[in-house]
Amino acid sequence: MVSVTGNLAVDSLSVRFTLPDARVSAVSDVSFSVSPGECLALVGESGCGKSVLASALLGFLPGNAEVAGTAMLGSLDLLSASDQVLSQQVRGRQIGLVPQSPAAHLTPVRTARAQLDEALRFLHPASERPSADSVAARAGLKPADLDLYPHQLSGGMAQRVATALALAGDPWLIIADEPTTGLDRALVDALIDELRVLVADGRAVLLITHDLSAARRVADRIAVMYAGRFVEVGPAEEVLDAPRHPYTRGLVDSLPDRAFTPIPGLPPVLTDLPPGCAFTPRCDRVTDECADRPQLTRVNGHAVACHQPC
Ligand SMILES: Nc1ncnc2c1ncn2[C@@H]1O[C@H](COP(=O)(O)OP(=O)(O)OP(=O)(O)O)[C@@H](O)[C@H]1O
Ligand code: NI
Repeated sequence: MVSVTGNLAVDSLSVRFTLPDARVSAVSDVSFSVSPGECLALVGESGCGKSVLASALLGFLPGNAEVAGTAMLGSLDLLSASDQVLSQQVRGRQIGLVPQSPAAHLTPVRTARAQLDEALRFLHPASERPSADSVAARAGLKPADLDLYPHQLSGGMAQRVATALALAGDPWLIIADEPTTGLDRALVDALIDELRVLVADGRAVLLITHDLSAARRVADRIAVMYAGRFVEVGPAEEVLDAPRHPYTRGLVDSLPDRAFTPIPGLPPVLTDLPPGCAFTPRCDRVTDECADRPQLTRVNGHAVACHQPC
């Protein structure tokens, strides 16, 4: 087991972007916590705010973003912490990020080993520094793999190098943003096993994914996000086997091994959200009540924001 001390408690997190002619409500009033030894999966269609949420926690938002709420890592609020504190105390050391499109985050002219060595030098004093090979092994890489340049890495290998970089500082929380995208089935299986080992070791994983079957295989809990809000949160099996929000039911029914019926319509534009439930235009259970936004209401650890839950 790794020695972990963390706990992340996010309360009422909202992120807005100001554009010259509009405001984008990318994340609205999101609350959750993650503890060592558990995996929380964040699922939802493209553009619902998953990556923005991850960026907010690590202070990676652009200058036109406005953030509200708190994200407490112990006694430190990540949302108000300075870039210096985030860089010296949080990024890589407490929270490791495996970014969406990892290949784009690797420096093209340097080998994977050079990049991992640099991260290890930054994150550990010489006397306590693990070897690059040992960190790479935890991400499923062989020593020879580290001697490749980014353009020589397949999608799966780039994913593993990004995972090794995220693990370099021995963080207790790993945020993996769409890690299964573009991987074939065998690589997805291997990645899932690696994520499970991280959780079994006592780390926490925040898994951001479109892939409900991957979420089912690793996550303890699932949070379903729609138009920047959490609409359902609960134990993974309950959320997937007995979804209560019509949107979650739609996601489950669109899986190839289920009804294979896509949800009609498209997600809303986040500049122009209705005051009531944002899923109304795509929902088959709408009533007059839906003009008022439903609160996320918890019953026995399973929360849903819907006036007419399934
Ligand atoms: N810098 C920015 N300025 C304005 N809008 C932004 C900015 N960054 C992201 N957005 C918008 O915020 C919304 C959420 O984006 P985000 O990348 O979090 O989606 P996502 O759920 O991660 O989607 P995907 O599954 O495609 O990765 C989108 O509508 C996106 O266009
Ligand atoms: Ni994303």
